[in-house]
This record gives sequence, structure tokens and C-alpha cells, in this order.
Amino acid sequence: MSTAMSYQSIYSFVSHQSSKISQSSRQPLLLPTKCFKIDSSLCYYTSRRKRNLSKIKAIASQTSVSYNTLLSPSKNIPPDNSHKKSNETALILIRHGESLWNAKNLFTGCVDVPLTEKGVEEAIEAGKRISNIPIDVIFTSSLIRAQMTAMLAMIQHRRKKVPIILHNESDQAKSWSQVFSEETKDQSVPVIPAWQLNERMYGELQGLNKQETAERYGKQQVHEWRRSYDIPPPKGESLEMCAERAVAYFEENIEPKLAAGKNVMIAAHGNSLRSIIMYLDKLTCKEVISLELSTGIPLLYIFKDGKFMKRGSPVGPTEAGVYAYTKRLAQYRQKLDESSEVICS
Ligand SMILES: O=C(O)[C@@H](CO)OP(=O)(O)O
Repeated sequence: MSTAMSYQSIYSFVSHQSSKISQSSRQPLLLPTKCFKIDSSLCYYTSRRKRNLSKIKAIASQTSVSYNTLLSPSKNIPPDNSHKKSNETALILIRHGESLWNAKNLFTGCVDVPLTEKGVEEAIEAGKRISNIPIDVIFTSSLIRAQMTAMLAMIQHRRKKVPIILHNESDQAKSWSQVFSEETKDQSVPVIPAWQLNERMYGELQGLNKQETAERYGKQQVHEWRRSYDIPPPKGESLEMCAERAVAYFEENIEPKLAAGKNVMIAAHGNSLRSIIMYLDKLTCKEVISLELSTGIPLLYIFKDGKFMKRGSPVGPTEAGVYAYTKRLAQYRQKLDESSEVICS
């Protein structure tokens, strides 16, 4: 399979492969962290320790406390509380829009560069696509390109809540960024930055031109650095190493929020998101290395009964899109429609 396949084109392949893995083999209570070989060609992303759902719920109830005030419904606008009738929550994944170094074809990794104008437009377009999907909490990497993408996308959201970055890097930062109005908190969405969601650290390749590096070290070598599962670039992280930290963070901090009824958006990077998708879709090491994510295209998953169901990419602001096919999301959109009719009349 070509490594240049888009997510959309690999989608049918992946769905086909995933369907081969029976639901019973997908163990919702397992904690995947490590890839190992089952036969010479396939290695499955599988578990290192058992996970207990009640433990997750306990963690969820602890971790969601500090954000509860930011997540409660407002007086005038429909509440994002349809999860009370259903245990289903939405998970949106979005790779940042094009960065200045994407445009220059440079290895970027953990270097903190902003979006290009095209990247800004992609983020706004992504925001339109997800403008009808409930979002209660946002996780981003600690890098500006992911944070810009999340913020620009949220400006398009019909619910018009204000995304607020939570500064937890020190007690002082936490204390100095407090909000003292409950009403204002009600109209906000917490944004939690985490370095664990950063792009894979590209070591000594960071800042080098991809084309020139291929000419210098050979196409094959550079392809191996970029798209093998467990071979790191010089002094950098392999995809496997990136997955270790990104998936651990997802399991410990994001999954409990979903289990507690919060709708989550993650704005991150090509390789940290590939790692998370590998976990969600139970991709093999072979499948994940062929997975390419376009910049600024949001992907939707539904989390229900401890399982993740892929819904693809919402189509657009005016089209129903695959996301409308769950009853709960359709109801949420209907409430938004009703509230905008009230505002307009
Ligand atoms: O340069 C990077 O940080 C990444 C993502 O842009 O590149 P690659 O696609 O080679 O993993």
C-alpha cells in the first residue's frame, strides 16, 4: 500500500481490516500500550495491563471536578447536557492546519511554529464542519499550531462558548488565570494543553528540508525515519515512542472525561494523532504507518459503552454529514437550530 494514501482513501481499507477484528477481540477493558509481533507480517497494538471501568469512572469523577463549573448549562442557550439521557459522547480529532514549516517542507517535530494563512483558513473550515457537534472540553498539544487550530475552529462553533486555556504550569499561573464569574464560566470551554500530545520529536532532523535530507541520506533511509513504526530518526522519537506517551495520556486524562459524559476535541499533530487512532481503531503497526492525516480535517468518533465508533469526517456546516446519524447529535443540532430561530425572530 502506498504511504502517500490520504486518510479518506485508507478509510475503507482500515474499516475492512478492523471488521476482521471481531468485537469480542476488542477488549474495552484492556489498556493498549505496546505493539508485538503475532506473525511475521502483522503486529497488533495490544495491551500491557488490564483496565477497570469503575476505576476509570472514579478517576473521571475526580478529574472533572475542577471543570464542572465551566461545563454547566447557561440560562438562555440550550444546555450541552443531552449526555444525561444517553451514555454516548463525541470525540473530535483534528490535526493542526498547515504550519509555516509544513509549507517549507521542513521537519518540524517539537519546534513551535505558527500556522500559515492557508493553515488559518483550514482551521476555520474545520470549525465550520464541527460547528454542530457538542464540545465540553478541548485538549491540545503544548505547541502553538495545535492551539491556534483549536481556537480558530471554536470561533466557528454555533454554541459560541469561549475557549479558555487552562494554565496549570505553576500554582501562580493557575491562580493568576482564574475566572470569578460563574456565568462567564458557564459560557466557556476549558482548553487543556499537554506536551504528551506534541508532535513526535524529530531529533537531529528538526529544521532540515525533507527533500534535501532524502537527497543526502537516500530516499529509503529517510522514508524509514519518517514512516517506520519503531525506528527513530537520529536522537529523535520513533512513532512507537510517541505512541507510548500520547496513548498513555489519552487513557489517563481524556478517556475518563468521555466516560464521565464530556464531549471532547483534541487538536494535535500528524504523529500523536496517528498514535491515538491506532489505539482507537486497533490498527496494526503495518496499518498505522500507511495512515496519513490531512491538515485541518476533523475526524469524529462516538464513545459508547467503553467502545469507540469511527464516524469519519463531518462533511460541512450545512450538510447532515455522518455525525448526524446518531440520535443524540441530531438532537443537539436541533436545539441549536431552535435557539438561533429564537434569536433571529
Ligand atoms: O515534520 C514533522 O514534524 C512531521 C509532520 O509534519 O513530518 P512527517 O510527516 O514526516 O512525520
